[in-house]
Amino acid sequence: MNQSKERRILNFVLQNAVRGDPCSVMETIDKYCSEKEWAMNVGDVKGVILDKTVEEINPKVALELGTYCGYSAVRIARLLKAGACLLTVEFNPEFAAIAKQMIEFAGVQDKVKLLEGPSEVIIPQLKKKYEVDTLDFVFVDHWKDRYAPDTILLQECSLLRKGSVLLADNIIFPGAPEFVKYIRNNPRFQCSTYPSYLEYMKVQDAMEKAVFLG
Ligand SMILES: O=C(NC/C=C/[C@H]1O[C@@H](Sc2ccncc2)[C@H](O)[C@@H]1O)c1cc([N+](=O)[O-])cc(O)c1O
Ligand SMILES: [Mg+2]
Repeated sequence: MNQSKERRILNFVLQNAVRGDPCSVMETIDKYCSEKEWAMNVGDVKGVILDKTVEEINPKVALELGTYCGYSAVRIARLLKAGACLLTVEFNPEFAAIAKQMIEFAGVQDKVKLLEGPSEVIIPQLKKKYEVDTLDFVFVDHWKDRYAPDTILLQECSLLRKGSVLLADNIIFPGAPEFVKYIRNNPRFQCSTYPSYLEYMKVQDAMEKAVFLG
């Protein structure tokens, strides 16, 4: 049975990146995906917007929806201070297995908890099962039609507090129109848009930052 693209990306990292060096892992994934096979990692261009947002917030508890190969989990976790953690949610077992190895190779496994299952099941479990009080930061990068329902679910589960920050990928391409409509018309969120480019492509994309006002 031939290998998946995601398995090829992981193998390229295991063979070419420096173990325990998150930047080396990110650079190696970006090199592979810009030179060999495109993949839907947030990438090095939008990744800078993600970095700046994480550094500005300095979250103690962060959530990521859509782990994929673990690129953005490594990107976020490398910036977390001692005692801070990232919970990342992935429902595809193959991707979760690959991401787990990617996170461990990068050496950030002590800061990352990979939760396997769909967001609509995991989010309601965060308080009781995963001992979360509220979330300081949420990176939204999973199925685009889940962005809005999961933002509503986060509120219903009282996981957001005044000042919690959501950052959503792919607002332009592939786009998340229901989410954009929901969040920009919602007086409980202060929104700002960060125009950028689709990972590894000369295609316009953008990220949306939404601060929960409580
Ligand atoms: O489709 C995109 N992303 C969907 C991401 C999906 C990821 O999240 C889960 S779904 C899930 C469901 C429920 N709970 C957790 C994870 C999938 O198994 C995958 O790991 C996408 C597409 C493009 N593009 O150019 O086509 C560019 C991007 O940056 C993208 O993020
Ligand atoms: Mg994306």
